[in-house]
Amino acid sequence: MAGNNKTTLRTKGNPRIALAGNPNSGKTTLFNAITGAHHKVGNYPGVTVEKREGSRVRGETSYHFIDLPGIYSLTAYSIDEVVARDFILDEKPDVIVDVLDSTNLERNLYLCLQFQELGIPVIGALNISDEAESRGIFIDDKQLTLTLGIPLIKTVGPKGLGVDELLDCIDHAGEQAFSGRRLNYGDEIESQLETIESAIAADSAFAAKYPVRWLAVKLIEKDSNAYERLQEHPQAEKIETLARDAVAWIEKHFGKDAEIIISEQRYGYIRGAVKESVRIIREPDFSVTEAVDRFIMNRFLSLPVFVLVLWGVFQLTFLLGQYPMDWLESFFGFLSEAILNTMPDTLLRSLLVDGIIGGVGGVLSFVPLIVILFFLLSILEDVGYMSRAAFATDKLLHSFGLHGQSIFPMMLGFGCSVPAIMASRTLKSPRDRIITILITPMMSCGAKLPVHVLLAAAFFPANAGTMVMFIYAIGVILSLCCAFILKKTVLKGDPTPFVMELPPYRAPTLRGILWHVGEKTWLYVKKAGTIILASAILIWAITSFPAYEPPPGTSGGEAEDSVRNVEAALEHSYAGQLGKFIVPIFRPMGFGWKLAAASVTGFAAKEVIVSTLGILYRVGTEETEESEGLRDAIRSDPEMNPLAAFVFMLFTLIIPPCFAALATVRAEIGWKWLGFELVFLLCLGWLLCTIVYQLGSLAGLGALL
Ligand SMILES: Nc1nc2c(ncn2[C@@H]2O[C@H](COP(=O)(O)OP(=O)(O)OP(=O)(O)O)[C@@H](O)[C@H]2O)c(=O)[nH]1
Ligand SMILES: [Mg+2]
Repeated sequence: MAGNNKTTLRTKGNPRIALAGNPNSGKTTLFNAITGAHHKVGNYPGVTVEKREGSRVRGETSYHFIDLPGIYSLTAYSIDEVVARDFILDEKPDVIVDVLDSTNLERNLYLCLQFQELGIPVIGALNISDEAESRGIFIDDKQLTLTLGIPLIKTVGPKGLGVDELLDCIDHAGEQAFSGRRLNYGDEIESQLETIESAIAADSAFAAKYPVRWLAVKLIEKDSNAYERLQEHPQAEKIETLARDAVAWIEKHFGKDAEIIISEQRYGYIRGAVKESVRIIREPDFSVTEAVDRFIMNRFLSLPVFVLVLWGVFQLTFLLGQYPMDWLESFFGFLSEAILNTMPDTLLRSLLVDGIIGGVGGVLSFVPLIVILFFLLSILEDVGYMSRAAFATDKLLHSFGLHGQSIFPMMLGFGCSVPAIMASRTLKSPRDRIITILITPMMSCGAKLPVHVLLAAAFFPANAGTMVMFIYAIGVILSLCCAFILKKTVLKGDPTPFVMELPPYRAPTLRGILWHVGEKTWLYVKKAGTIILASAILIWAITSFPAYEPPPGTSGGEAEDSVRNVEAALEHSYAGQLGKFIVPIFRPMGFGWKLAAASVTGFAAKEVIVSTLGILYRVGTEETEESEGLRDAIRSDPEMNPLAAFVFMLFTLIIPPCFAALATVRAEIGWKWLGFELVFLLCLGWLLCTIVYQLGSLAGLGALL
């Protein structure tokens, strides 16, 4: 057992240290401070949903740290909790650093007691100690160390305070005796535990694999996973009978559920320990969190406030993004013109201007918008608004058969579907989780935003912002309706109850936000320089070949002839032929062949839609009016009208997300659901868009809008 091992970790090579603890206690912040990583931190429970690894070298020791998702107990319900529990049980780290939220010590120590039953050295990091102190909570760490029998270090994650002491402590973790310091559940329960423990310990191979004490307690707690693990024991049946008899005896004796008795014993012990070592020097005079929550968490106001917050985020994105976006557009316009004026009319010039600048430049112009959107969404996450949003929308989501927690993936979906889909791991019911994953792509992501902005600006210049917001709102309403339908048909079941803590409001850490936004922007730019560049070149090539010979007498230089020739050349090209081949499927939605082609190329990544439109509408513009904007070019397409533009935005919103998001859907819920999602979204997109276009045309909206 670890307690008998007197070698220090420094001599043991590369120790593996798990950072575990309650959700939102600051594990990732501490992990980042120790290892220099920049993983996502947020002020709500469930930010980390998979384990992350990193290392720190000090002297000759390389410390291998593992940041785990937050858990309240070693009995796991949701997938992120299972990840944390399984890592601790199956991979057996050398040390567990239990990251404790000092402002919530009683609840956090509940898990700590369970860690102590594992026979692995435990160190407590009294994190968020700054906030505790400013709230007048003083923790006597020396006294608490004596009571709990584990070393405790005060830390402040964002400032990296206490990290060195923590590493020193890890060095000496192997020197302590742990077997004796465990909670005594009282004579009656202990005698039952003893019988079970000795029966489990009879098989030494099994006992080496699973901590005997922990398993015995979990069997009394009726943890189904513990019973599953017990099946590996050669005497599983006998021990299971022993455990069930013990549970029956305890429940009869105490007149309560065995799990409740165990948790009461733990809390009783914790209360005693906290009473001895925590002093609340003064009540805080004024709590910002309470004052703000009294207003925005008001029963009547919370939902309108939520809508207002989201509306504010998008309005601010457009308002602030407009200027730099225009500058970038002008810059690319200038660049095209410079090339047109200096280079001879060759294929290379066409590739540069029409293919690369028209395709990639169009996508890059939207970078400011993406930066601002991610920045604002990150602030909401960091300030602590996400949990409030979950409360505000809980009732509404419930009426659509969704779980209150589904709001996290949905809101993250406004940024990028990939992390949003992963975030649904925190949902406990598999059904709720599958539904949430299936509807998340309908939340319009950052990559779809450029498409909406482009078309809204081209066809609804007076109300572009409102139009984009309208599309976002349709995404939300559609996803709720789809959740409702799924819940009533393929995924029947009642929503599980919703319990969540509200973290205090915290000032966002600018460094963290900038890093996160910088990373997302870099990914966007990188995508523009790789996938989008490659597809732009490909699309340019299929729009430029085979070469087109204008009929004699029409190449005299007349502007009208020239436009006609360019159009004819496009239609003659492979892209044109392909577009015309597939256009019958898209016609009912009001799309011409160019929109049809852009919809298809958008399958890989939504940004490609903008670059395809950029190429299809820019090809040859140098021969007509000088550097006509893409917006104007689309608007002057005789096949386009405002209704078709609106339907195209709707179609982009609904059709399956990019390959990366689809791969995440597959990884999370498998091929079957991926297939379902693809068919579902394609059929829904086509049907709905056809209905809207046909009805809109009947009502004469095409011309009116
Ligand atoms: N004041 C203060 N805030 C902290 C401290 N450590 C973390 N935080 C904040 O607490 C919040 C949660 O931090 P995370 O590191 O994401 O917490 P986590 O334990 O990894 O959370 P999950 O991954 O959701 O389980 C963030 O807003 C952090 O900025 C601390 O020592 N002091
Ligand atoms: Mg985390």
